[in-house]
Amino acid sequence: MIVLKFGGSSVSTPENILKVLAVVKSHASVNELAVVVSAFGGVTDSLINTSRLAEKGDLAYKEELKKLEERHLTAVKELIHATRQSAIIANVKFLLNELEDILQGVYLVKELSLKTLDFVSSFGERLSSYLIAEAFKENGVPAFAADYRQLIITDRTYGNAKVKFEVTNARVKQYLTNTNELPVIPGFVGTTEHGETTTLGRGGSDYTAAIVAAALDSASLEIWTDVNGMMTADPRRVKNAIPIEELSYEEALELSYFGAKIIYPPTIQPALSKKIPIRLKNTFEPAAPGTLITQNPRQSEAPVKGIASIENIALLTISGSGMVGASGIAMRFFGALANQKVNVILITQASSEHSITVGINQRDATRAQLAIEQEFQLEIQAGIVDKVNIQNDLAILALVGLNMKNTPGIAGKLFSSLGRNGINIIAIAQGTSELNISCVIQKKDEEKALNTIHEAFFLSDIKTLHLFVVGTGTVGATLLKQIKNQAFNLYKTLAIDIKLIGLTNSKQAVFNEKGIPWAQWEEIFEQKGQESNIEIFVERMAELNLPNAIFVDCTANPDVAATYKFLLERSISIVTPNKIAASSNYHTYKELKTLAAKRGVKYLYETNVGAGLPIISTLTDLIRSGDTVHKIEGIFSGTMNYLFNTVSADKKLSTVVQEAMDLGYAEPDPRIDLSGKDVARKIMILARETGDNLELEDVHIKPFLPANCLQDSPMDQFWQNLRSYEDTFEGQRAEVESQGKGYRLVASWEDGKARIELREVDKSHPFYSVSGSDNIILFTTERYKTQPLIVKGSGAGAEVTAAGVFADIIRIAN
Ligand SMILES: NC(=O)C1=CN([C@@H]2O[C@H](COP(=O)(O)OP(=O)(O)OC[C@H]3O[C@@H](n4cnc5c(N)ncnc54)[C@H](O)[C@@H]3O)[C@@H](O)[C@H]2O)C=CC1
Ligand SMILES: N[C@@H](CC=O)C(=O)O
Repeated sequence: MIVLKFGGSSVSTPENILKVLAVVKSHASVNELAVVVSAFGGVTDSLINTSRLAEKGDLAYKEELKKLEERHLTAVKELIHATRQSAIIANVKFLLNELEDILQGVYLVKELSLKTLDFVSSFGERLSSYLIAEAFKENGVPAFAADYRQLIITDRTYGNAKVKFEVTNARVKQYLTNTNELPVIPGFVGTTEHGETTTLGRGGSDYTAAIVAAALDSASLEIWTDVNGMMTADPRRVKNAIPIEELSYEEALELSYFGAKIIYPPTIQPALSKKIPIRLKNTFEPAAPGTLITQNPRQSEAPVKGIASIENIALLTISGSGMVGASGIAMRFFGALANQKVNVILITQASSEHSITVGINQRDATRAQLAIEQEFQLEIQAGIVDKVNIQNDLAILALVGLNMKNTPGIAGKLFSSLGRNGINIIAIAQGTSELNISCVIQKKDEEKALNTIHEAFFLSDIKTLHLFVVGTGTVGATLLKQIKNQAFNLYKTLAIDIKLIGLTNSKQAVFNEKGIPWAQWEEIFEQKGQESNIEIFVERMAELNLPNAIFVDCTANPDVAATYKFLLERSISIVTPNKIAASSNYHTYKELKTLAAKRGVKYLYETNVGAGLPIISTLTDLIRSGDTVHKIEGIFSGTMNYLFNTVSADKKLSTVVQEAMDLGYAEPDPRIDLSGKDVARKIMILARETGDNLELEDVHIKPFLPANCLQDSPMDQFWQNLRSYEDTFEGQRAEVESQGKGYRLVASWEDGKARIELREVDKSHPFYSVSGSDNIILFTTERYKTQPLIVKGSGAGAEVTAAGVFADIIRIAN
């Protein structure tokens, strides 16, 4: 015998019922089957709501009843041939009239006992089993709707009745053996020995199926739902969740207990007692293998089989010196909870015995607190036990897998992956069986934690990065274009999945938690962008609370740079070409770096110096490997180098500055380049990387333009002033050129002093040949004493800068 159970989603529409029929028919011998069904999807909830309306004296209950009637009668019309309809409709109406009478009674007395609610709820399965049996008959499968009163016998705990197994097993055997027709059994419903209707708790249809399977010593129990088996995590919250092929009963029990809703936890026990294999299958994808639950599952390499979570948890702690060494404390503590029927989900106790902490459902917290404080009243009065401490709004995460036993490093990996994503662990519990490691976290972090852990344990080969890009100008737009072109290759070759979650500029922002498609980011930004500012953007980003989140600042804006601290505090990595933060006061620079290290995230700004050239990384590699830096010197400005390489008698200063802007070399405000401030920032950042606590004022700058070209004035005024000066400049430049020399803006740092000056270099000088917008940086160190280490190449421009930002992003994934 094989018992098949179909849940509410599998029988929610006539079309789905025909799929159920196909599954039944796909079995070798229909005679060897028993089918257990739930109510049509949503009907149990609807029955409960209807009862509550009637209880409140709200006549709207009649409307609800009408809808239920229509739904079932429609099913008759769609599933049954016209010739048989009237008899079946009469039977359905008979049942519905009985239901109406009861609800009328509830409405009149305005009272709804648990007993009545159980009776009302039973109609969902009674109706569905009847109609499904008739649909089977209609399609050539001899079937009958089993009478629930002949099957599962329970006590009188209405709403969650306890099964009396001895009598139930005997009845099930007697009623279901020696029948030539396929029994269609209403799940969830039971009856007392006195014939009162009870229910087995929500999800109880699975339980019914397991009880029937165990009573009949079935060869297997198949639970048919709308998902491809037990998943590695809840697929609604972890979209990369995958089905688990095989599980042991214990693993399945742990996962279902900790929230994997595909199977009702009590279902496992009857199957386990008779070693009946349970298959979890998908009615809508019957060919998918699903999950097999057995005594000795084929074990995969992975130590962790699945991750589950329970939300709305409260932690309740009792502590005090009076607990140390005192016997019977735990017994009294748990006894008080048991008396109040408070279910304890997790327990941890300090080895000093100074405190006991339990995780319980938040709705039980106050009741539990009162019960415990009453139990320990005398100790609390004497001051040797503290009042109960309650922490609300928590969630429990559980990692489950038999192979975790004796596999070192599981807890370490769990804690470090949560820590890196800024998720604080409030309590931990691990049984000696090592089947389950549980930890308590804030409820707001639950989804992020599930995704983080899932990635760490199941998708270690695929790393998902969640990008929040600020700035869609020269660098930002080029970066987005580069990622768009490379995203697929990165996924294929490096298993890095880069998702663009948020995008903003100075005017508008757009978000998509699932990822803004790379191919359409421009249209989406244009069409769906909403007015925003950096504060709103950053708040929303923090609210989303995604793992592996990276903030990419492609602006030159101080307000954006001012958000870094907030972001790092929330364990969000930062990648930026914006030099403002790293070149602001030394305290801020140091604070951000320390904060990033403390939070285990990255603050990367390689492009702050030399755009895409590996300057900062080269310097830090030298230092980390024990070298001592004596001097840094070079050409650090692409704009200025381009300018000195391009200005001529025919191409004046203002024309070339405009060109440098158009080519994407210059800062959004070109005076930052022309004044030497941009170079000052760069040399200072490098000096700081060596450990020097230089401030911007300490950098000696000798400007080459008159003050009126550099002052803070409207741009029109700037251009006018520049044009008035350009002939003078051209005269000086031509003079230098006539001596076989050229201008270069050189920055240097040595002995703790940084300076920026315009130098005239002749053709023999290595700086003379630095062409176009290139940069050259020379590091003179203890190891590179006679011949400095030189980095040279394109030092400005959208493509190279964006590539450098992109490389920093990938560095985070690695
Ligand atoms: N162009 C280059 O060769 C290099 C540039 N950089 C740096 O890259 C950064 C970006 O430069 P570009 O792309 O040339 O600038 P850009 O002026 O072309 O673009 C700046 C973007 O930032 C946005 N923005 C400004 N304020 C904002 C705010 N408060 N909130 C949100 N968005 C805001 C603007 O709307 C614009 O989309 C600058 O910090 C620059 O120093 C660094 C290395 C090389
Ligand atoms: N404006 C800068 C760009 C890079 O930082 C430059 O010209 O070098």
